[in-house]
Order: sequence, then structure tokens, then C-alpha cells
Amino acid sequence: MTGHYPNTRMRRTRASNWSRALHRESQLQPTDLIWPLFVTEGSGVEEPIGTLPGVSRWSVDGIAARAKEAAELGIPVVALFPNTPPEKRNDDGAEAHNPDNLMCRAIKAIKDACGDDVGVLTDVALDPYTSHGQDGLLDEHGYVTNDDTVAVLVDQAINQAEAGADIIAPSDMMDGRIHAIRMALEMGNHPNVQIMSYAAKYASAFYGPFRDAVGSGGLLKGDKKSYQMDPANSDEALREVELDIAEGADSVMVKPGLAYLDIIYRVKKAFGIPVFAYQVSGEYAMIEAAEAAGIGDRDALLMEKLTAFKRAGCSGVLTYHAPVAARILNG
Ligand SMILES: NCC(=O)CCC(=O)O
Ligand SMILES: [Mg+2]
Repeated sequence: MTGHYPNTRMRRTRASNWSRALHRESQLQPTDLIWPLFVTEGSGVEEPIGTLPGVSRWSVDGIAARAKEAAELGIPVVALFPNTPPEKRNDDGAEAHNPDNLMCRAIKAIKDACGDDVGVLTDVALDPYTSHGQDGLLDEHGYVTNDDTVAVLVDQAINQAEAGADIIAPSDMMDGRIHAIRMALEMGNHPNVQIMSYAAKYASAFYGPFRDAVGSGGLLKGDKKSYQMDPANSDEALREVELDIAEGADSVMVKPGLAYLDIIYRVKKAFGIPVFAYQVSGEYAMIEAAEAAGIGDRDALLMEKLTAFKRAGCSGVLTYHAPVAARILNG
């Protein structure tokens, strides 16, 4: 039972800087951040992404430089997404398991440049490699098949692990893929490669700028509602998470971030496992747009939102603002 005024004055502990610092319940640190990076072909290339102001695609050499920057800022992990050239995209996304694809070259360049100082998280899904922009293989009706897709995702994940990936992050939302990938990693002599499952990924309107960044936006026909979750659902997210833990996920992700804080909170309470939020491209773009429109201070907005993820129970956050936030935190 809390006391009564005036014995209890809630404002007492808020009255000074030192006291606010002492009583702060959640503290964001650079080590809470995962920095998503977009890879493109060429060398010495930086391509700014129009819908993500401040974010660029980098060629492999630039990606290695960004990873070094991450290490200097205290950011422990970078996440990689390739912008596959159109001529290498086809119906079955076969480029995803080409050992010399953009992703594998970027993984190797980072591991050569940074070794153990930076972890490399790699996305598993076919959308950056398919000519139709869906995350899996289509049947004759245009439906994204489950089991045939999982077989390709396993090849994609092993391909990334062979190149040196530290964390495999399947974002496809097929059923059973965590088990299949975990078994393949065990059999393929990669027992310590982690899996961070996009366990509760919602069919969201906040992904638009990302699709521009990986070049799949113009290609995508229809939507992803037959595999990504309905934003109205919450109990279903707990079932998704429970299955992925049972199948061998080391950590889980909830995506998007801010509109799904209740899901993060429930997952953490129910399972006590490491939970990560993906603050997605649309969320990033909205903060930048608020700053550009003069209706909010970018740094204050982003630090408040990132802190909210910690408060809700996250171990960390994937955010395009990672380097900006780390610089703020490092003073
Ligand atoms: N598989 C990764 C994503 O879909 C990212 C979406 C976004 O940042 O909007
Ligand atoms: Mg699932």
C-alpha cells in the first residue's frame, strides 16, 4: 500500500537531476542497439534512400566500414539486408542460397574487419531475392507455400552460417522453419549459431520505406496477410512465440515496435526469454518527418521511443537510428 499525501509526495524524488538519475527504472545503452544496414553491389558506393532520410545503401566495403563504426560506438550487432539487382531475382529466389551473393560477401567483409567485436545478424526470407516480392515460393494460385518455402529457407540460412553469420533471423513467418533451420545448423556443424526468430511479425503498413530500400516495393503484388499476423491479435502472438522457443529459437522479435508494446510486454512476462523489438522503417521515417515538419525534436522523440522498448521488457531494439542513438548515449 502506498502512503498518503503529505507523507508521500511523488514529486520528491523528481526534484533534481541526481535523484531522477537514481530512481530511473529503465536505462538504454548502446549495447541495447542492433543497427540494420542495406547492402548494394559495387565498390565505394553510397546510395541514399529517399523514403529513409539519413539512411543509405552501402557497397560491401562501406558495410565493413559501418560495422567498424558500430564497434566504435559500442553497438554489438549489425543486421544485413541486400538490395539484389533485378537480373538476379527470379520466381524461386535462388540467389538467396548462392554462396557468392551480396549477403555472403558482406558477412565475410564484416567478419574480416571486426572479428568478434561485432555480431552479424542475417535476415532469412526470400523477398529481397524474388521477382514477385513475396517472402516465399508461390503456387499456381499465387499462394505462398509453406513447406516448399521452408526447404529453401534452410538452404539460405546454412549459406549465411557458412559465410560466418552469428545470428540467423528468419523474418518469413512460415510454420516450422525454426525447427528446420535449427536441425540443419546442428547437422551442419554450426551449433553456436544463434536464431533470433521474428516470431510475431505483423502484416503492417509501416514497412513501406524498407521495401524501397531492398528494391522489392515496386515488385510486390498483393499483401502478406496469409503469413504475417493480423494486427488485431495478441493471444496468437504468444502461441507463435511458444512454438518458436520449442523449435529452438534463442531469442524472439516482435515487429513492428511502437504499436506492439503490449505484445512485447506479454511475451516477456509469459516466457522470460530475450525479446527484441524491430522499430521498422515507417517508424523511423515518421520521426524524421516530424523533425522536418518542425513538430518535434528528433533526438528527444527517438530516445523516448527507444526507452519505451526497454520499459516494456526488451533486451534490445533493431533501429535505423542506432548510430544516432549511440552517439547521444555516448555523449
Ligand atoms: N525483414 C525485415 C523487414 O521487413 C524490415 C521492415 C522495415 O524496417 O520496415
Ligand atoms: Mg511462427
